[in-house]
Amino acid sequence: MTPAPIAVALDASDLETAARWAALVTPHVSTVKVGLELYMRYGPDVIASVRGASGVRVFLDLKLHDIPNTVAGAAKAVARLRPSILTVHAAGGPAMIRAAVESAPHTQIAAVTVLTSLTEADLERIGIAGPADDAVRRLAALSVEAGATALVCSPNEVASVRAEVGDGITLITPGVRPTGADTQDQKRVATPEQALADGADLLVIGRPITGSPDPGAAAAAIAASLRRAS
Ligand SMILES: O=c1ccn([C@@H]2O[C@H](COP(=O)(O)O)[C@@H](O)[C@H]2O)c(=O)[nH]1
Repeated sequence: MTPAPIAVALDASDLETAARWAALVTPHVSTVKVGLELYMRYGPDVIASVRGASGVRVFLDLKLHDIPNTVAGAAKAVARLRPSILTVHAAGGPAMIRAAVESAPHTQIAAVTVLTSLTEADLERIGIAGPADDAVRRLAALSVEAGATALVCSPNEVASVRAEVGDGITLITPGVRPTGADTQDQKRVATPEQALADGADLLVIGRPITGSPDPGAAAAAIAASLRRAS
């Protein structure tokens, strides 16, 4: 069976747990995601540990955000680990995004538009007035112009981002919660089925899977529900 288009966020505080989760979910999902917590604690070794023998795709979610020269150096440094996807913040601007794209030619650069944990009230407080959708579309367009071939947005904006950037760009949505699941710190959320129906290519799902007593079964259940819905 083809693995579901899900990246499981391995946000564990220790490497053994992350590697165990990765082994349990990889029969069911296409990708595992390494974020700041694991990478800051264990550095580059974490990639090989979670990739394991299965060779699953690894998404390195470092959300780089600095001046272009610094991001170029960081992207080049991690490119040798051959992650499938590396994130940068779209708000770093076009020159920074282009620097990442040019420094990691074998890795897909995904630009994070507006974090899924932010509400429109939060955005207003940081000086971004108006609907989240407008800011997300603006950042999406500039990121693609700068060479990003993937974008991160919430499932609430994925349909309008798809309309803005067309079919050739990979749309990745965190902020995904099965019906009835706790939304925790996520603010702009939708179900896996809705996110996929609205045009997402890859769903990032962490705690609804890793917080389950059986992460493998939780991943398999979401994958089965996506297959039924499609
Ligand atoms: O806008 C964003 C960008 C990245 N993330 C990351 O996705 C996962 C979500 O985990 P859950 O447990 O499913 O909430 C996490 O690693 C974030 O760092 C995001 O949530 N929103």
